[in-house]
Amino acid sequence: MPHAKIAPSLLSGDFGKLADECKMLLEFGANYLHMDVMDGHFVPNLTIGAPVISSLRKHIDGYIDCHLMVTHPLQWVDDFGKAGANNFTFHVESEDDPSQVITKIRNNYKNMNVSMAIKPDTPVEKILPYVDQLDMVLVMTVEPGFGGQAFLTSCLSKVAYLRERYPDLDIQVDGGLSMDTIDAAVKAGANVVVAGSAIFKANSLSQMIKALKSRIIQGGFPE
Ligand SMILES: O=C(CO)[C@H](O)[C@H](O)COP(=O)(O)O
Ligand SMILES: [Fe+2]
Repeated sequence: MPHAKIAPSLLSGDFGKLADECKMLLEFGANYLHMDVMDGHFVPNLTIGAPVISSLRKHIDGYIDCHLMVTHPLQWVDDFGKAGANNFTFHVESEDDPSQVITKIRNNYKNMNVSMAIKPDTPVEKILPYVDQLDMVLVMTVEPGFGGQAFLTSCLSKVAYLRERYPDLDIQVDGGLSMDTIDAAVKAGANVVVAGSAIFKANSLSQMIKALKSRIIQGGFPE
């Protein structure tokens, strides 16, 4: 049975205080630190790259979950593997051969998990040939590129489809998750929840992390 995990997205945080915020989130019960990597090409926004992960690694013991919204993920495997990323999620819509990305990570970076993400308009069938080789599937519930967007309920049919066929798979949802939308996502089968603006805009980050996590547990996924 997959476990309940909460993954705050640092995209909504203050990059000037990145390490301090990561330490605080881990103390508050965050399971993963979700880092959104954007190349200004796959999505119309530019964020951080492997040098920032490498710097963060020196200060943080926690699980660094990298979500790469990049056109050529294969080109970045070595940099993220060497930087100490714990997970490398790349998009099925990227221009590289997914099998090559997966193989490169499995052969060279035993300590880095490999996961695939799927955008809202992409049919779930696109990801099926790879699911058995992955540590996690990320079903995007907004168009990738920016935090703070409205949750797209229509994406949950993909979560339900995957959960029915893969009861043990870690299924992550990302985009627009909050106390208003999390129950539907968990009911569909998501056990790993990314939340950026919902956590960073909360009066108490600690209480929001606990509240979101308790909803995943209430939905049937053990802690
Ligand atoms: O991948 C992302 C955007 O492409 C972010 O992880 C996501 O949008 C989180 O932010 P929020 O919870 O505010 O929607
Ligand atoms: Fe993300």
